[in-house]
Amino acid sequence: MDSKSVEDMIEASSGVHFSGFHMDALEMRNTEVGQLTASAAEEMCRQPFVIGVAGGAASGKTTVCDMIIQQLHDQRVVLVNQDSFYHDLTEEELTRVHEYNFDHPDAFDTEQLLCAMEKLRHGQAVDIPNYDFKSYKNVFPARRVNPSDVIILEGILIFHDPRIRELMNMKIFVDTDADVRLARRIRRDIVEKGRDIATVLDQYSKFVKPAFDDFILPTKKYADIIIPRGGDNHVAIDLIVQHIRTKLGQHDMCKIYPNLYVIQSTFQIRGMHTLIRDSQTTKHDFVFYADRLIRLVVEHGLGHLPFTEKQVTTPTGSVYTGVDFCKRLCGVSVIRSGESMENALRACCKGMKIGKILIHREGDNGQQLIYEKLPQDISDRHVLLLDPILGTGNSAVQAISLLISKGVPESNIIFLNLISAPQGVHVVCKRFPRIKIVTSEIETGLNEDFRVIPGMGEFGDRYFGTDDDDQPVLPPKNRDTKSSTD
Ligand SMILES: Nc1ncnc2c1ncn2[C@@H]1O[C@H](COP(=O)(O)OP(=O)(O)O)[C@@H](O)[C@H]1O
Ligand SMILES: Nc1ccn([C@@H]2O[C@H](COP(=O)(O)O)[C@@H](O)[C@H]2O)c(=O)n1
Ligand SMILES: [Mg+2]
Repeated sequence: MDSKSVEDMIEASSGVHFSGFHMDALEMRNTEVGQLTASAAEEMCRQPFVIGVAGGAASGKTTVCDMIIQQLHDQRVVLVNQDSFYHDLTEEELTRVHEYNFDHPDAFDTEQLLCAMEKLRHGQAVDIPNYDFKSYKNVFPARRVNPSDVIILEGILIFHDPRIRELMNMKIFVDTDADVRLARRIRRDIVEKGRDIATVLDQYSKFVKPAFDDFILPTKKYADIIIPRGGDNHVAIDLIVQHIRTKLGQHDMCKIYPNLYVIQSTFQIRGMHTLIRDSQTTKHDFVFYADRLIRLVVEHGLGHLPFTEKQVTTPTGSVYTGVDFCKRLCGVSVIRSGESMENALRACCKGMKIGKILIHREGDNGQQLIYEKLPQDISDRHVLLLDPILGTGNSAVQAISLLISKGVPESNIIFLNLISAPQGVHVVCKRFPRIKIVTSEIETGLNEDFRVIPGMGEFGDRYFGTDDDDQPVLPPKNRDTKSSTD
């Protein structure tokens, strides 16, 4: 396997700030083409989105984090405060607490913070210390934090250590004027920490302000986003939340394979998948929901075709500037299950030419091309290759190789399917980096029989009603409620 190209892809993906996906290059190198292990595939999906929020003390970091968490209400989010990792003070330090610099990087146990983050990123729960600002000590019990989709790391010096910065997918700096920060700090330290004004001002001039200038402000350059006015800046917070949602919606596989497109998941799409994957679903419902999903994939695939600008005059006499569809295209279905996708393509593109390929599977790896009927001028066309399931990728490689041997440029091929196993995506994208794959869900992997899991069984048999089993007998309740129009 050409490990360099895979590493390059990983490099490229993390370089554009998606270090949230971090399959070790070594692990990838040891993994032969087509044998991406199920655990590696699962690992990909588990990586959380890590956001760092830095800024001066009392700039509004915690307030901004709370607002982000509130708006991401339907995601699993955890907040980790750098404050929790303050070193306990020794008895000697406690006697001279006013001489202690809580704003210096050395005041924090950064190794412990890194260790907790590593665990969370790898799906393990951690106990985060519970720091008490009054006694200057960790007090029990620690806070149990479970792994989540989003981790927000907040603290004055959270961008100081490069190892912590590297964990972050997004870095935010809350930028609030020094006088506002001081005013808020005075109020907070008196009300919440029970301190007097003289002590607060003394600490500020001795430690807080110099540390801000020497250690915190210099880290502003690492930020991707700088929020002036903190929690008052609703526009910035809305944009950040929107961006996080987009990144969470995007499947991690798309971050390594830029030519893989997974259609945006909605509850409707999840619902259709639930039905067609359910072994108890009747043939009628299977066909109905499979057709709906296929139509969505086909429409998405057509969106990747080139277009030319076109102006038309509307019945009101106004000019509408739009686009003209690409005319030189055709479909090619992989017999037999790919034929289930032909109607959707014909419904979208009037008079569409559709070729066919039959590939016979010999054992688990051997593939033999048995039959082909393709348009004569296929080399001049963009090709929509139709096959509902991408499993090992072996049939897809055969089909794409045939199209290329007929003169179709690799970049003119769009492979449409309903579900893709990571192994198949890896094989196809590695061999044909310029084709596009459009799918509606990425699977967990392949089982020992090279079948896609969780999968949906033999698609062709279920769609064309040629499976051996009789139609399932549904319990009365289901019989009443399950219908193609519900
Ligand atoms: N936009 C704001 N307007 C008024 N008070 C604020 C605002 N943002 C934060 N505060 C108050 O200022 C203090 C510090 O805010 P906080 O979010 O805890 O800052 P940080 O976490 O950066 O120290 C808190 O008492 C908070 O209630
Ligand atoms: N025992 C302590 C520990 C820390 N501080 C101050 O807290 C500030 C950091 O917390 P933010 O919520 O403002 O980020 C920092 O400026 C420390 O000086 C403290 O006063 N006492
Ligand atoms: Mg705070």
